[in-house]
Amino acid sequence: MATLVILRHGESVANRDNIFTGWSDVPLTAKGRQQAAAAGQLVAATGLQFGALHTSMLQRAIVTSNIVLAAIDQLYIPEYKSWRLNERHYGALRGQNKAAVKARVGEKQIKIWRRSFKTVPPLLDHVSQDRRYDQFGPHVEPRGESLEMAYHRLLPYWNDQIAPRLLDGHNQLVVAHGSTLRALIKYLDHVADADISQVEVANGEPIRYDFDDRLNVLRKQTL
Ligand SMILES: O=C(O)[C@H](O)COP(=O)(O)O
Repeated sequence: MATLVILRHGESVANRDNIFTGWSDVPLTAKGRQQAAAAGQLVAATGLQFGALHTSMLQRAIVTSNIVLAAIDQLYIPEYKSWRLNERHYGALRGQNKAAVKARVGEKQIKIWRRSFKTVPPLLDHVSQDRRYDQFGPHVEPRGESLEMAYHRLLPYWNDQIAPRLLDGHNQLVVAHGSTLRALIKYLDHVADADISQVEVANGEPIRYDFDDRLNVLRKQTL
């Protein structure tokens, strides 16, 4: 039996300013750092010892994870960063103000772009060619993703890097993003495609999953 704790990063400057973010690499606000520290205290109170930390290649998640590891006095554990844990890529919506887009396209359309499983947002004309992804080959950076596409690029990471460690009995900590964690919750909780639009993950709110030795969920709890 092992435990997984998942955590969305603290408030970013884009969250504060209501901007579509996705793979844009934006920093935490002061409030976001406080949320990360508070989340760290909640995780510390569990007394859990983690075998590894998994996070994305985006600073809002990386910095949150550093703050949490310091709070739980486990800065020494292995830390893995993967583009597969990056936020869902918001395509051509990224950088745009959500309220302004809503005023332009209407509430129904923006809800579909933000919360449906299968709808792909308007795509970028070209990939950004961010050099941090060069080492993984040319097809890693998308021009935009549906939640379904993010789900399918996340799952290999779960299967190869997280699930085996849990099956070996080692607790795992995942610090990632709203939509990649919604995708993981969809997988773990068997949420139907149509129902995933109801699932929200708040900044800095740790969620704990306890598993049996075959990785069935025994208990889920928001800390
Ligand atoms: O990428 C973003 O803009 C946020 O991290 C998540 O935004 P959403 O709640 O609009 O999907």
